[in-house]
Amino acid sequence: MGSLPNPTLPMIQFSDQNLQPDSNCWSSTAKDVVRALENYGCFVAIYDKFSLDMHENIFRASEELFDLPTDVKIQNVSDTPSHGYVGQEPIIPLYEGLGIENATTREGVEKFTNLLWPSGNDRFCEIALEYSKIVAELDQVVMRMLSENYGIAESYKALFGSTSYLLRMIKYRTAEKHESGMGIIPHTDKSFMSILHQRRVKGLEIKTKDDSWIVVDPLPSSFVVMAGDACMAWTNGRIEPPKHRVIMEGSEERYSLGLFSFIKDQKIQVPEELVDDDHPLQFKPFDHYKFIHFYYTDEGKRSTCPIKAYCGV
Ligand SMILES: O=C(O)CCC(=O)C(=O)O
Ligand SMILES: [Fe+2]
Repeated sequence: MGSLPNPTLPMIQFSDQNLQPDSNCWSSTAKDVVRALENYGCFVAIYDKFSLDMHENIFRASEELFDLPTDVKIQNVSDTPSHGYVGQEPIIPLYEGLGIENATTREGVEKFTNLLWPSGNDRFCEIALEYSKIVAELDQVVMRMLSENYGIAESYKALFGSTSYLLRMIKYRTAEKHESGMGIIPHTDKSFMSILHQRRVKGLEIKTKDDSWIVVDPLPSSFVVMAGDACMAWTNGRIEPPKHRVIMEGSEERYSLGLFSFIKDQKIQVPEELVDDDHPLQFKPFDHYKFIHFYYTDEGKRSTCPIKAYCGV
């Protein structure tokens, strides 16, 4: 008996052709995006605009960052839980992450760079800013495709002006003999959308609706575009964020990156176009950052679906 092939995620290419909003390609790609998000909560984007040079530069910059002493890295604190330095956590001992808030703005990246390298590091600053901007463009294309397809482009336009991006650089050390290889425990993201990118060492796994885990292969031009909890509320439950985890195997440490979108200074509410007799309202308007704070309370951590617990109708 032959074994079944390993399941894979839908793969969608983003090239010069389908990035033109009025082209036929744009609308067929948009349909693929919506279908993938509805079925899997995520997909693999092959992003032609992202070069191998950028891939190598950003991961070299990340290595340089993690090579700094821990007492320097822990200075990266944030008012928002998990947006600053996270490391040496007993339940995820292999994991270390550093968040750069407002990563698509020069002020955001400069503030982070100057904190970590008081005598400056222009190269890091330029590379992190370039990376965040180019990956944020992919997020904006996906969001535009999604919102046009659902007939809620106006609602997205209103949110777009309030979107802020967090770039998180992540390193997983290898597991010692007595440790499990759990790099990050199964979770859904608290973001609106997340775009994940990995170097060489695989480890990211995504749970499907039929409860199997898909391993995502690392490729220099591929990104996982994934819905977060806030997107589920905005789409009135049409798109569900997928559970995902990282399993560390082998003898090589793993570097990955996440660009996460969040909505600031404006409540997220379900557009009225997505509410009707067949789709009754499921979520009340909510503040995205207050939701993140809620998630880190005992009640938030205990709940099986934090966004429903926070603002479900
Ligand atoms: O390291 C990865 O590939 C995934 C990281 C992740 O899931 C997260 O930061 O929320
Ligand atoms: Fe995640």
